[in-house]
Amino acid sequence: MKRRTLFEKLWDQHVVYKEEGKPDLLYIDLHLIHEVTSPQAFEGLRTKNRKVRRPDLTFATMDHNIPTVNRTVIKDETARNQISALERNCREFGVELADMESEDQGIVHVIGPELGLTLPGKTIVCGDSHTSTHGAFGALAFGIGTSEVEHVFATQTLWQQKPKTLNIQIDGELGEGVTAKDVILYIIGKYGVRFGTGYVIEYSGSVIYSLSMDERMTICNMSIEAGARAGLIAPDETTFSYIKGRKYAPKGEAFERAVEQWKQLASDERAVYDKTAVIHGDDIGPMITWGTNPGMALSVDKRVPVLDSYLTKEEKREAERAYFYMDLTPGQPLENLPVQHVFIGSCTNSRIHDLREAAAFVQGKKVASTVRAMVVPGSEAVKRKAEEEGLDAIFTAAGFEWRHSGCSMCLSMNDDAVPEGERCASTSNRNFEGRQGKGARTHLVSPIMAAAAAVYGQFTDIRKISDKEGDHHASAVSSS
Ligand SMILES: CC(C)[C@H](C(=O)O)[C@@H](O)C(=O)O
Ligand code: SF4
Repeated sequence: MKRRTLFEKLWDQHVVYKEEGKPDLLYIDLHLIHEVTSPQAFEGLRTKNRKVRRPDLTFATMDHNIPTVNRTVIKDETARNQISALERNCREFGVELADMESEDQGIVHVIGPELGLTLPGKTIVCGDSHTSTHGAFGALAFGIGTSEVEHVFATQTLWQQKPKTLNIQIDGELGEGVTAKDVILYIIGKYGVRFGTGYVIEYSGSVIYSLSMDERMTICNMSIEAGARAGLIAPDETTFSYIKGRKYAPKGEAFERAVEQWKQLASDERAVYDKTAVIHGDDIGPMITWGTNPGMALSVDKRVPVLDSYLTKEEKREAERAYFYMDLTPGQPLENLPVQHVFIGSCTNSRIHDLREAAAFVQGKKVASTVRAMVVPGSEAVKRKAEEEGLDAIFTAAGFEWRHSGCSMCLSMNDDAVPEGERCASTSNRNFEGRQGKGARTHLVSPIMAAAAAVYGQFTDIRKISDKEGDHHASAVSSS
């Protein structure tokens, strides 16, 4: 029998209709929805007098627009309308909703895994580009547009052109202070934001398999920023033990049976990918983006690149625009660049592992007087867990704001924004112009790098701090 990759197995298991020269029709096992991309889709159903075909395979949360301080005051009218539309639509169409009062509420890509809705072998879609996050479980998960949301509502299926396969193998180990966020920023920095276009990326190699689920999700989350349709990691014991006992996960014997099936999903030995890349863990440093797309990323000890290193005309133009927007000069060091805002949050880096890493660094230190820093947990469950562990106390004692969960300053659809011209160290996934507010300057970093920026008021190479402060930092990180 033909040797197949993880992706090919997932695809084959879900094709329900196939015709030469046309996209395939895929069955969808889980449809996640949020307030921003669902209203028109529901409206479409209503006009056509159709139902949600499988409300039991559909799950809703509110995350993008909602306040992270006082949940009851929503100043923005669009936000208010989208939130009340979601409540109305879920009631009318019988879809379960984690609303702002729910203990299950959180960013859609954080709660899916947390609730055990995200499972290996599933096809998962959501009207949201970072649906790629769920691929960390060996699920085929990708973002869809609003008209596709309506199609999935009505039919529980989706037309899809079969993507190609790309294996990125990360060998060796990661150095001290280097995290999953740095791995994915390194990949996008090295290969660019179009490298994955038309592909589903499978991440493999010793670095990947040594990571926790929280860290694997960080990597798959940003697959879309490399241009890919989805990201995947083969499920293993780490995956199975994460899932065991979660609210909607199979229980008892059903769980054991499921694990046996999930074990079959890994790519067959010597299965062939359309494209491959190999990188080494020790080549990766603590990363920071200097420009206005996630590919404009470098190790923090490097300097803003000079134009000569840019090949195409278009890239030159993009870089020039980025220098201007970011107020940086080619050749300028990234270390010691002052920041005024620090945001620890978003579906990339707001899970318990991220908060533990940041808190371990922050413990006993203070946020610089020139910085406004906030932690926005990815879900109410992450928030409760962090509070149980005393992380909130560490953050607030240092001068961080401690918020309710939501997308928040990742894209500033609520009240949390970076003022024009100011710089933010952000653990999110996009540094586009205006992303965190009009004229705001975003630098993407890992949670520990963000924590260090908060304390020092400037970007700092975390490896040098560990040297200065002895073993304190290294031991705090490895214990989490
Ligand atoms: C609002 C939503 C459609 C959007 C996305 O698709 O990713 C958002 O989540 C983002 O991160 O930019
Ligand atoms: S946290 Fe940011 S990237 Fe993630 S879904 Fe929300 S807005 Fe999109």
